Amino acid sequence: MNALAATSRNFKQAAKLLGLDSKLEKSLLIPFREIKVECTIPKDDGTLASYVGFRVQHDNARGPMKGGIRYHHEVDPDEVNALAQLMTWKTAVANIPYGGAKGGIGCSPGDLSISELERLTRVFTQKIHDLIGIHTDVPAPDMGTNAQTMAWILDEYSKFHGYSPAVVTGKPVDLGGSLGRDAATGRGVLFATEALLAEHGKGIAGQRFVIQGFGNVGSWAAQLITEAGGKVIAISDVTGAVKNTNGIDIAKLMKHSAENRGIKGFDGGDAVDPTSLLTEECDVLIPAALGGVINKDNADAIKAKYIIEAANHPTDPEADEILAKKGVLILPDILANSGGVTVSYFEWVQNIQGFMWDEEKVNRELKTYMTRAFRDTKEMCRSHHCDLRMGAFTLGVNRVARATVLRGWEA
Ligand SMILES: NC(=O)C1=CN([C@@H]2O[C@H](COP(=O)(O)OP(=O)(O)OC[C@H]3O[C@@H](n4cnc5c(N)ncnc54)[C@H](O)[C@@H]3O)[C@@H](O)[C@H]2O)C=CC1
Ligand SMILES: O=C(O)CCC(=O)C(=O)O
Repeated sequence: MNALAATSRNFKQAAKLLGLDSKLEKSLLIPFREIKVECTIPKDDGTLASYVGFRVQHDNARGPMKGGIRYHHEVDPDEVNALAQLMTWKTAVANIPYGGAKGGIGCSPGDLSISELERLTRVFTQKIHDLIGIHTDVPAPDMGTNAQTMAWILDEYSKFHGYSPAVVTGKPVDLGGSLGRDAATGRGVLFATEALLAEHGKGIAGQRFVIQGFGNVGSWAAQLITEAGGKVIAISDVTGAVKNTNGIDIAKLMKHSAENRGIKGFDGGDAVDPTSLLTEECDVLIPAALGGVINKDNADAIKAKYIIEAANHPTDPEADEILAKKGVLILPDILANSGGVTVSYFEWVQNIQGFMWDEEKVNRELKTYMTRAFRDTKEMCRSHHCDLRMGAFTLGVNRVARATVLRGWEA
């Protein structure tokens, strides 16, 4: 199912459970602003190349819009729209004072040189600089982008508006980035998983994990889960997949991946078919790459007892229904991966205050926010007799609806 159709379907189900007025429901669904720009850059060989960039600003009832920028060849307006909407509900679930936005450029970052990526990022920033800002819309990294991308945006934006570190988060620590932001999404995944397993009398130690994706989120999740005593038995990325039922040596895999631009060729386990990774025998499955990967075609074959959605919208609504019948518990994206945007909020607060926190404080506050978001979600599950996805959606949508009504925007 198309990402926008899937996200909107979940939203409408939550709006129904909350009994939202139909006019309010419609206004919450329609994005505040959709931006589409053409970015033309000279390539290193002197030829010109054009890319299409998007920024969808979904909602700002609770504060400045917030969300990552993705560089990927499959970026399209509907997907960016869905991801922006998810950010609105996610920041509300985390109870941080933001709305939601997302951006992307349709490109294959692995095929561009560093200087081409820099030129593309700077041209994109020139096209959108007057529509983003510290109190309007604050970008961050997502798939295919990183702290360096944020540094280029910060520098280009600052040429127009004066030095403005708080205009982006997830930037290098040397430019005012927060300690702990790099690991934050993976660390939040660990905290959320701990909270879910604890409800069933279990801990991370002794559980078998399978992870799809070994980028920022997947690699940090793998490292932190291993440190906590979990056994990561299979991992994939875009280059391949590896399995070792005794537990993969994550530090060794990190080194291999950095030196070889991916997992392929790693000798610390058996190479397996990446397409069968999601259906491997395990306790906890963590999709940490693309959207829509768990769908009606593979849901029935999934053997995990728990799915922790580190990626955004990895599970289609049809798969949700199949997995619910099988008794698989799903911790939804807008809760499970909210650690990234939560530490982005801490970074923004530090920049505005001009006062840096130590890493221990960042991680401690992150745990408090993740635990509270889990507890609030469970409370909504109890009062609306629903699963964790609807618990998180009703929590987020209700907070945004209340802010919308209080601001007098519902008419
Ligand atoms: N970076 C962040 O702070 C946050 C990221 N997310 C979500 O987490 C997911 C991953 O994001 P990042 O780790 O930041 O991206 P990244 O660009 O650092 O890493 C992406 C990983 O996915 C792998 N991948 C791509 N296509 C694949 C395929 N077909 N099969 C298996 N692996 C594949 C890549 O090889 C890479 O290892 C995305 O859905 C993103 O929206 C969610 C919240 C915050
Ligand atoms: O850190 C942020 O502001 C946003 C991260 C993001 O794009 C996401 O949570 O999906």
